[in-house]
This record gives sequence, structure tokens and C-alpha cells, in this order.
Amino acid sequence: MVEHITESPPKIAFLGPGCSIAAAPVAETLPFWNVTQISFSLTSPDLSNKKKYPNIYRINPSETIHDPALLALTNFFKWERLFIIKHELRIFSSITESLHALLVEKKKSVDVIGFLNNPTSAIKSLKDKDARIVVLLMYENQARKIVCSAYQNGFYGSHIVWILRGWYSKKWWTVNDTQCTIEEIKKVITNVFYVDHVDYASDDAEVFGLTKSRFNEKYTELIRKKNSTIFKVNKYAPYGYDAVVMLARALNSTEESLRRMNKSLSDFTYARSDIAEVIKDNISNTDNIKGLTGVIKLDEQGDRIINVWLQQLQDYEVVDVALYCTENGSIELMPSKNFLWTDGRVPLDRRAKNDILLCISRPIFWWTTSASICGVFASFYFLWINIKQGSQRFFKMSTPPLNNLMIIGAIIAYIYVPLHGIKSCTMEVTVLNSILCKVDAFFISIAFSLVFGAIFMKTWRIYKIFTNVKLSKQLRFLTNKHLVVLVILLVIFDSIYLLIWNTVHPLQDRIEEVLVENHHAVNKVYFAHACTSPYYHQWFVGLVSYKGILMLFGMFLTWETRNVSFPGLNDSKYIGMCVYNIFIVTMVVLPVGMFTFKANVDAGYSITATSIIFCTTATLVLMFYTKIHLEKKTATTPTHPTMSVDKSVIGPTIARNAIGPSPTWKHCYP
Ligand SMILES: NCCCC(=O)O
Repeated sequence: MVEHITESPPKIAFLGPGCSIAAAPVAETLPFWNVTQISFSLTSPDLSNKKKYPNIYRINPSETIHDPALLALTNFFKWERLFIIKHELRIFSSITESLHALLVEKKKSVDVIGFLNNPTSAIKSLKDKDARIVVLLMYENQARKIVCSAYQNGFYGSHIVWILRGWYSKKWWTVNDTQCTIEEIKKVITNVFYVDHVDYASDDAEVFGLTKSRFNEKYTELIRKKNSTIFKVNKYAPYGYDAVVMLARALNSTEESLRRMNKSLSDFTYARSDIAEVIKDNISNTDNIKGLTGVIKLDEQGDRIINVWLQQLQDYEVVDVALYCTENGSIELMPSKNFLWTDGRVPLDRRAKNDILLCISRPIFWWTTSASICGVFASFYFLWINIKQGSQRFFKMSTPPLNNLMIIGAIIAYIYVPLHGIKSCTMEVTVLNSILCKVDAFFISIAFSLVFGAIFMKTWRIYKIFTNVKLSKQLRFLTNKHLVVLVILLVIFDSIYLLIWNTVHPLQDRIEEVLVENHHAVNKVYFAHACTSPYYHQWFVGLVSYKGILMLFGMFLTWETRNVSFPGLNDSKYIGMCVYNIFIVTMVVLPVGMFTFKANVDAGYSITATSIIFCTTATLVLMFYTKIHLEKKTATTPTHPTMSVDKSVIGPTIARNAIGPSPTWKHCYP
């Protein structure tokens, strides 16, 4: 620029330069010499700033002309989630600003990722965010880097769409300046769109002696004769032609205007701002003249108004598939052209979501329900035996009232199993399910208190009998009535706890996301019904803690009385087995079932239901079947209660109390 300015004759106007990063400083400086500048290829939105660049006029449109066209393209395919990758140059930052503002105004989700030299982190970020629709704002050499990095990082496929600027050279991916081969790059650019302002008029009218087809022939011929590694067909060539035409016309009309003022263009010096103003006026007024690129219309910023092509790369050839009409915002589809997609479908802007509700399968539900029904019948049978045989020695010694409570607990536990699995399996929360949630919690909690509470009380009494010196005083509080009352107190405590829980933070049915499977084009999201409440975990831990403490204490008592062997306390061994059984099921199997439920509803429910049925049945069998068996056996061969205690194991205290049936024995086993 300085060379041109300093060399004679004085320059009235500049044509170019070709790239915004070179043109911006020129455009900022030329006004000091009163020189006008015409652009045929500068697209930076910054150059529309008339305060900063008062002397530049663009025969070509600004990049912002593509924004509404790109918006229309995304609307056409219902893409709402977009990613912009920009090269950190001023031109692309300003393009990004205007595009981002428009997309956000239209409620699109837009994520902008910038890069300077190494595109790897940008690509990794796209991959992490599962980007699908990616707009590239960069020169083509950087686009090749991006695409190569996408290949190297496996970020490509039929689900990804790239939207590029149409001013890249025709086969821009064939330039070998990356670490990828052309074939590798071609694997990435399977779904590519260009937004590209129109470069030729629709008709073949003559402009200054040349039609567009003749111009194109001459231009391509010229390029062909040149060194093909340097000279490539540039889409701005007809704009260059039109720029010269427009400038020539403007200078002609300027001369006319100046003549009326008794001035001439030949009077121009760098100090003649008056002449510069007339030139600028005449450029601004060259509206609606016909050029090779169509009718030339400039907006108030001196930028060209023109339609935009929406093009698609089909079989690695650019195809005009639709025309965006800038003035009315409509899209005109090209009748003979279709959008083509590598897998035959329009890619989605995000993984499709396929919601699947997991339900307990019918066979599993019916199997467990059948087992529970059998359990209920067995429980009633044991209840009947317990009541009927209550006066028989072995039943009587095992505390029939506690046994009754235990059987009632077992029945409730059995009923819990189908109740837990019967919840309606629809994609909506129902009132019935919420009621079942609450009932479930009451059932399992009360069942536990009745079954384990009864067993615990028995163990406790055995422990007291064999470890307490002042047995007579203590046993007054270990009568059947007292123990039954204690079990009922546990049930009351449970009920109060659950009532408060459900009043303060009611348990509700909810549909929870339990698993997400990421497939290429679709996200399978699995849901299941779950009972939950605010502060669920805190409430749950509270309930389980007190039951856990009771259970640990029960374990301790069972361990302490493990060597007691006395036919009068014939079920102590079985009580111990029940306690271990309940402990393992409650502490290990049930939590496994709860956690498995999240990954596999059927497996989770099966584990939970089976463990409850097994644990309850084992308890009933151990506590009652053995007694029935013993009762039958002793009915045929009468035996006399004897007591044997392994003194070395149970220690002196137990041994001392275990010398013989105490007079207070009757208090305990009336
Ligand atoms: N329109 C292609 C060149 C971009 C620019 O530097 O203005």
C-alpha cells in the first residue's frame, strides 16, 4: 500500500486486497490519503464498521449474509443443538459473534469452541459433548487440520454433519498439508454442507461485453495455463470483475458530477477530500446495476445484498440443493436435487432417546407370588398347630404367644412379596403405586419386627437364664406376657416411625432413570418405578440402624448361648440358626437385591423376593417343623429333661446358673 501511495500517479481507489486480515489495516489507513477501497472478496463483518473503515465498499457480501441462511438450514432439519469451532483469528471471532447472537436469539443451543494451533482439544471437546452438528469458521487449511484430527480421534460417521463456508476451494480436502491421507479425510467429510453466497447471476446477460459463461470459460482457461499448485479457481473472480465494472461506472459518473463543479478526477491528490467524497457518493449510488454476479445492491453499510446457496457435498461434488432468499427469508429447493444422507436418514442434533420402562416380568412375579401363597398356607398351618398343640410340652416350652406373633410376621412377609411386585407398570406415577409404596414399607418393617422381635426375645430370655445370678428377680420381667408386650412395642415403634416419615416426607412412587445405554444414534434410557421421598436415605438409615443394632445384639446373644443344650430349651439351637439366617439375608442379600434392581429389575426383584421367602420359610421350618417332629418323637419314646452345659465354653457364670432347673423356672415357662 505504501509503495502504491508513494509512487506516482496518485491512486484514486484500491481494489483489494483479497483477505480480511490483510485488508483491515489497509482499510483503516487509506482514509488518511482520501483513497477509496473496493473489496471483491473481503467477508469479515468488522469491515462493515463505517466509523472505523469509512472508505471501503464491498461488491461481495459480508459473512453475516450466511447467518440467516445457516439458521434456515438448521430450522429446515430441526437441528436445535449446534457447535461452532472457530479458528482464533479476528475475522472468525467477529463471524462467530454475529452467528452466535442470531442462533441464541432463535433459542438454539450453541456451544463455541476455539482453537489456535492444535485442533485436538477442540475435537476431543466435540467428542465429549457428543456434538452432531458442527459449524466450522476458519480458512480451509485449518479446516483440513480439524478434519484430520477428527479422523485421528474417531470423531466421524454418518451421525455428524459439518457446515462450512462455501468459499473454500473446490476440492479443498485434496491438499496434502496434514498428517492424514486424502482417503482418511474423505471418511470424515461424508455429511458436509456449505453456505455459500451466490457467485453468478441466474441469467447469462452481457456485462461490459462478457456473459458469465464466456467469463467463466476465459477465467478457467487462464487458471489452467498457470501453475496449478498456486493458482486455483477462486469463487470471487466474477466479483473481481464486477468490482472493476462498478468502480469504472462510479468513476464515470464521478467525472460527470465533478464536471458540474468545474473539477476533474485528474485534479485528485491525497489532500482532495472533496473529490473523495464525490467518488464515495457515486459508488454508493451505483445501486441496481447489473453485474456478472447479479444485480448489485448495497446495504447502508456498503455491503452487498445477495442470495445464499445451501450446498451439499454429494459424492465429493458440491451440489446446489436449495437457495436461501436473503430479502424474504425463504428457502427454495432445487427441483432436480435432493439432500442425500450416508445412512439414508437426516442426522439428529443429539442422540435420540429411547425411553424403556423396566417392569418385573410376569413369570417371575407369578413364581414368587405362588411361593408366597404356599408360604401363607404353611404359616396358617403352623399357627393352627401352635394354637392346637400349645399345651403340649415342646410347644408350651417354646412360648406359643411369641410363636403366634412370629407366624403373623411371616404371613405379612409373604404378603409383602407380591405387594412389592404388583405396582402398575406404566410410564406414569399412579396414586395406587404411591399407596403401595407406603403399605410396602409398613409390611416389611412390621414383618421384621414380629419375626425377628419374637426370636430375639426368646434368645434374650435364654441368655438371661443362663447368665444372671439374680435370676429370680429378673425372670419376673421375662414372662411370656412381658416378652409379647416388648415385641408389640417394637411393632408400635416401627409404626410410629413410619407414620412420622410418611407425614413429614411421604413415600411416593417415582419413575427413576436406572440405566443409560449409549448407542451410536440412540440413547436407550431405562426407567423403573421406585419408592422414594425427600430425605429418603436419612429416614431409611434411621430405620435400618435401629433394626441393625437389634440384630447385632441378637447375634451377640446367640453367640453367647451357643453351647446351651437343654431339651427344655430345645429350640435355642434353631433360634440361633434363625438369627444367623436373618442376619445374612438382611445384611447381605437384601442390599444386593436393592442395588441389582437399578441394573436389572427382574434380577433385583427375584433376589429380594427369594431371600424374603427363603428366610421366612427357613425360620418357620426351624421353629415349628422341628417341634412337630420332636413332639411326635417324644410322644412315642418319653424322655426326661436333662441339662448339659459345656462349662469350658460358656464360662463360670453360665455354668453356675446351669447347675439345675431353678425354682423360678416356672416363671419362665409356665
Ligand atoms: N471470503 C474469503 C476470504 C475471507 C476473508 O479473509 O475475508
